[in-house]
Amino acid sequence: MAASAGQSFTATTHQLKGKKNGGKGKSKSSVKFKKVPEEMLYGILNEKNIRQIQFGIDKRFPTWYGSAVYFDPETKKLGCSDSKSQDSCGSNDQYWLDTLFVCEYCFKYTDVQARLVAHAAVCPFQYHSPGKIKYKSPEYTIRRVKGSKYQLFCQCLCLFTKLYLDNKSMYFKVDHYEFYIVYETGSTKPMAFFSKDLVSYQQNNLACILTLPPYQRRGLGLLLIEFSYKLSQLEGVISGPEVPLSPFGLIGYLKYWSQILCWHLIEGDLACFDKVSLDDLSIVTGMRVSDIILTLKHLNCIGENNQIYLQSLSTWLKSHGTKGNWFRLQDEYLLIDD
Ligand SMILES: CC(=O)SCCNC(=O)CCNC(=O)[C@H](O)C(C)(C)COP(=O)(O)OP(=O)(O)OC[C@H]1O[C@@H](n2cnc3c(N)ncnc32)[C@H](O)[C@@H]1OP(=O)(O)O
Repeated sequence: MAASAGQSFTATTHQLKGKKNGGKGKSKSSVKFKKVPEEMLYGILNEKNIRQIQFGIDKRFPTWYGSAVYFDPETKKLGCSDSKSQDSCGSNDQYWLDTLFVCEYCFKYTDVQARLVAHAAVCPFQYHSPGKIKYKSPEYTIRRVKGSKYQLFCQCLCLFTKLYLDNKSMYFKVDHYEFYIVYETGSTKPMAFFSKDLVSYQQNNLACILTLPPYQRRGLGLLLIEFSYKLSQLEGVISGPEVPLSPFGLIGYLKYWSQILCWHLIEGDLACFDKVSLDDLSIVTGMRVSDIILTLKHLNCIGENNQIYLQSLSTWLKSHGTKGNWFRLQDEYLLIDD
């Protein structure tokens, strides 16, 4: 936490690790914790328990899902809260907290508006974003932030993500992940990110993706998905996202996969072939064969014996035209040297 922002601004890394067992599974730690239901350890709740987020000084938006991980499981008070500060919600109220105040630079949080205001004046990440630049176009910059180096930042980002994603478990062991975060070039406000396992036995190129609510529907999800495939193709692996996908994740991926397949089959390197196999497609796109089949079925472009109907693809393209903007990433702005 920012030392000058006051001890109670947010949970520390140590508190988060202790409370959350340092990650997944059962702890063999000698530290004793009160017994809490397992689902609480992963933040799983069936209903929303925080009504809204105040994000930075001037943005407010509702949460989508509940999460227990911000709270002490017994008192339902924010983990970092002193007992007097939290808005008391009536006992009949579903909300444990009305408004969570979150720093839009570093994702530290509090239940007291004045503390957010005080923190906003000194948050170091408003001057210097964490991590190393991996892509920089005049429009967008993507930075790689290692979980092992920026533990608290990444943990706070994961906590925040849980409020907008209910089908993934929360993991506090961020050391084994790296986070790719997109900013407007010249700005230090994170807009969207994806996490990636350092070692993925399923060869996933993306573990979890989130576009922060104020920045959704601007193409940032597709930009990051394209970037995740760029990384795995440079590693020389056929890859894809960790499953299951959320409903919005599936819509986004189907859009990206449809465009990429259309480009390769209609405009790109496979356009001159009469017959194309699923393996050919997998090699040129870096996509898994299972994702290719799912997409071609979605486009109604695949028949028995996995025959691909190019005519149907052209029809899909006419109605969902990309207006020539096939790709969002521009290779000349990539800075991937390690
Ligand atoms: C492996 C996984 O992590 S799965 C989990 C995915 N993450 C989540 O569900 C977290 C909450 N959701 C999100 O953060 C976002 O909705 C994301 C990341 C899925 C998409 O991010 P965005 O930046 O909004 O996506 P983007 O602007 O690139 O839109 C891509 C396409 O997805 C579809 N889409 C995205 N949001 C919506 C929506 N609210 N309603 C309908 N279609 C949508 C559209 O087809 C859109 O293209 P269009 O705007 O040209 O029509």
